[in-house]
Amino acid sequence: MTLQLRAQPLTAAAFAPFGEVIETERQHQFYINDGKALRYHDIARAEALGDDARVAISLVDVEPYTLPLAVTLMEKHPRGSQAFIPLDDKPFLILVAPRGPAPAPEAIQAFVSNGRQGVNYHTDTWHHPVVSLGGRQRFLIVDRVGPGDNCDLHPLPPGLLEVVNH
Ligand SMILES: NC(=O)N[C@@H](O)C(=O)O
Ligand code: NI
Repeated sequence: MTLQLRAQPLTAAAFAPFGEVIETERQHQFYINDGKALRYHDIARAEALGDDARVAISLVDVEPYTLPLAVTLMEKHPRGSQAFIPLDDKPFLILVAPRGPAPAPEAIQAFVSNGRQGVNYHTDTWHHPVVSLGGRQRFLIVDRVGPGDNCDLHPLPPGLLEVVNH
């Protein structure tokens, strides 16, 4: 029997246990550059743990996924945070579970970004690899680079869990 997961709209409050939502709503904002620009300040915290680690900015070009999405892998980064910011205004799916031991399927929560919201996963938060919906999409990534393994994988058997809507 496959457990079916329905994605909920991404909100800062619901996502708070897992990280920050990168969006313009409800932020500390102020004008800069003689009033020509509005800065949404200090929205999320990037973390890079360990000697010789640093925060890096990357891009990724993601092929579209279709629903239902069979969930066969969750991962986490014990040495740093990881942010995905969509660049092509398309929705994307976010699956997360709390820090700690490998998540039970029931502990996994699904959210969908409206395409103008990014996410910053806190260090060591379980998540699914980035899933673009509604077409191929580029994302800005802000995460840790440095020595040591920074990706713990947790495979799930096929047929256990799927996301059915967004
Ligand atoms: N490794 C990488 O760049 N991406 C994954 O960690 C992911 O969360 O998609
Ligand atoms: Ni990741």
